[in-house]
Amino acid sequence: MTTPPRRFTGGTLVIASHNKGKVREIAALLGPYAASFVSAGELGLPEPEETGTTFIANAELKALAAAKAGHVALADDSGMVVPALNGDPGIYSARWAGPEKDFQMAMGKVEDGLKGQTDRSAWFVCALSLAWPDGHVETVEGRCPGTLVWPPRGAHGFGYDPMFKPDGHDITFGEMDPARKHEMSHRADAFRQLVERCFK
Ligand SMILES: O=c1nc[nH]c2c1ncn2[C@H]1C[C@H](O)[C@@H](COP(=O)(O)OP(=O)(O)OP(=O)(O)O)O1
Ligand SMILES: [Mg+2]
Repeated sequence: MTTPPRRFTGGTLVIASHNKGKVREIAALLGPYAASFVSAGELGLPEPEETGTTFIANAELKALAAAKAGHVALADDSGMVVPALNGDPGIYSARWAGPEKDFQMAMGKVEDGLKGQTDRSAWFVCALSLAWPDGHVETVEGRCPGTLVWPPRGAHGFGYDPMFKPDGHDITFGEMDPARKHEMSHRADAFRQLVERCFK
């Protein structure tokens, strides 16, 4: 017998992220399901060290750390996996941009690594974890496959979006209207699963 997933029954939801681009996307995706939310940054919650070795482990530790403040918390751990770089930057996607969060530089590092490689495929991963103050967690993982282009194109989105062209499309996430990114992104894929599990 498997236990059924725990559901979110209302109240304030904490978005356990310090990344403004992500908080904006999560708020848009979550709009219909949670009446009020507040970000970890707004609450002044500390940014836990991401010591996990998987997206799921890091999403869970961020959600559990935020839920200690007393509200259900939702964390997102995400990144871009590049097979030709042996899976990098992967869970280190934020760290590749350094303390200045310089994604021009991080994208340049990815492109340097691809020199002489023919495989320019990549995929984004998004692990979403919903944690309760009693330590219960529900976690899902979404994906979005694509190809890396150079030079980067477009000013929408955040992070590696300007160099990522999702499969089946001719424009990058950086060039794409946010509403369209939300129809096909790794974050949207994970959200669909989480909504099915915990918000219906
Ligand atoms: O849709 C995306 N479009 C472009 N780049 C993306 C996306 N999704 C994740 N990424 C890259 C950049 C981000 O900085 C990193 C996540 O790292 P990750 O540790 O999960 O987030 P973070 O440190 O920026 O904020 P926080 O941990 O407070 O939620 O992967
Ligand atoms: Mg982080």
